Amino acid sequence: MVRLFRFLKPYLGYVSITVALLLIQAVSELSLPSIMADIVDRGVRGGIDGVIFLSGAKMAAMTVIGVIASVGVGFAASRTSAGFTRDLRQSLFERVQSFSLAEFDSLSNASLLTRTTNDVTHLQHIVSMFLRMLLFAPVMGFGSLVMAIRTSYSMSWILALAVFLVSLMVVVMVVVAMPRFKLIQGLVDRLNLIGREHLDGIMVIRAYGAESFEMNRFDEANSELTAVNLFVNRMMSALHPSLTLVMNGCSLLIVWIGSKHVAASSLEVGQMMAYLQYAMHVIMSFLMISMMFIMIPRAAVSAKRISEVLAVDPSITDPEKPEALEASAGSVEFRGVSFRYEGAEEDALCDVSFSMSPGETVALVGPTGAGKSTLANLIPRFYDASGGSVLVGGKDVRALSLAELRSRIGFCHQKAALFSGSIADNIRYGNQNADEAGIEAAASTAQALDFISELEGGFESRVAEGGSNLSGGQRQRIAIARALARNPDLYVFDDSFSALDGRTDARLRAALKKRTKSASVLVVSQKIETVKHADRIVVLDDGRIAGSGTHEELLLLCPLYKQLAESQNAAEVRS
Ligand SMILES: Nc1ncnc2c1ncn2[C@@H]1O[C@H](COP(=O)(O)OP(=O)(O)OP(=O)(O)O)[C@@H](O)[C@H]1O
Repeated sequence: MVRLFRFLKPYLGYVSITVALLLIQAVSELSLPSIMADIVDRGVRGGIDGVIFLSGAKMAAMTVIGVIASVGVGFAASRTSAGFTRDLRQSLFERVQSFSLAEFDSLSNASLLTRTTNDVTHLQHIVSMFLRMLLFAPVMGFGSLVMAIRTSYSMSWILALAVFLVSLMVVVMVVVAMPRFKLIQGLVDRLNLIGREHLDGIMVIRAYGAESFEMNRFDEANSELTAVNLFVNRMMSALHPSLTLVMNGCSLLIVWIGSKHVAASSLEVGQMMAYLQYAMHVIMSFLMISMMFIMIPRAAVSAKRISEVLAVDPSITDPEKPEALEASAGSVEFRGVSFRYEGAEEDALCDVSFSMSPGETVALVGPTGAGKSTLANLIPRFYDASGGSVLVGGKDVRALSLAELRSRIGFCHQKAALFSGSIADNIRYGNQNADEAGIEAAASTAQALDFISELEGGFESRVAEGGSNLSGGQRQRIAIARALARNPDLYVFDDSFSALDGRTDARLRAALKKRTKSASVLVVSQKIETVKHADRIVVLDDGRIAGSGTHEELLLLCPLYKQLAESQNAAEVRS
């Protein structure tokens, strides 16, 4: 938690203003009961009108000062807490941006979202509350205690009794409710995870009629969270009437014992009234301090979850002295590359070696789970190889700056992720400097021009969140155009043609060949039809290279390739 204090640094000016205003507010509030005592004892009972007017004016002035200070505290504390959380969210976002896929694998996306939203908002409330209470409560508590003892020493035991009872309530609260506080955040994570999976997989859920299963799953997580929240809130709501009971009991005792003192002329009525108010301030301040102690562990849970994200050192970073790439750097070489996912028992890639030169189209084919996407992900350093090395433009990718390396690659993912915005925006994502002609040319090569021109808004047509208003094949073509708009030295198409029909696939490959003459192209696919025209085909099986050559050579020499080709032919014949 202490580590997050650095985010308060830029707001120390506002913190100082808050502290100064809090002190003014405390002093003004502390002065009111004794002024009131003066009005009652000397003004009303003593019949001196001047005291009533003068002290009344003093009281009014102190109240106005207190109110102004309190409003100022509100402004300064809100400014500090809002700025603190904005910076914190920004830092979290930047840190998450720098994560490699390995970090995303280890910290779940749902948890990352909760940490960036719920936990940060939770801290915002706490910072704002702390700023208002941290200084105010002790100053008010201590000041009221001194003033109360000065007013009547003999009634101090009533205060001691009240403080003891409030402490008892707080201890019970800490022991019973605290473990639940820690549970809540984890349960919110789970609820978010289920919520996200539900939205992402809504079609599958409907197709399989799994609505009631999902409803139960959500209901279970929701009920668990509700139960814990209810328990905590019940505890909190029990605290309020118990506290009122203690305060009323304390007031009753003060009036009862105080009136005896008044009767014995050892205390004035006004002093008794002032004592009553100071006693209430002491109890309230003590309660505020106790609540802060309750909130600290709660805040610590959120702060720890946020610090965990900020403390993650991205495993993939720029080298200290990055090497520069040649102007054209399309060659790729895998030298004895092995890769194992964190926590996996077996290598996903084992001793993989092959290379491709500028102008060459290499296809990577293999059964599902063979390691094709894993291999493709090593080129832009989404993951780093566990053994061996990957070279781009003759340089080890780990010796290059990530920005430079990735700027040379047009990477098209298996899942064509689109962003909300226009079609042109999505294509321009690959190259911010691309002009209209460049975007149109990329769309034309990607065989997207036909369907885009049929849309009412053309390139300015809106793409819904995740591209949900487009078909799978249309999404893939826009994603391909995005990679093409970049005009890179090296293209990686990771199963990017899977949703295209045979005719479009063939036209796209022909157009690609023309456009990517000097670039190297890696096409990952399971479809023999997509890969068979490549200059070279590398067959991957269970993370190892099972064969390499042209379509014709592999049909003769690689049993796995032959098997894949025959099974797909048979499937085509059947259909
Ligand atoms: N993030 C991950 N964490 C752990 N294991 C993974 C992860 N991603 C993939 N794997 C495992 O690595 C192996 C290779 O997966 P990969 O996705 O590279 O296969 P693929 O050949 O691309 O398959 P497909 O053609 O079905 O997409 C599989 O056994 C898979 O279970």
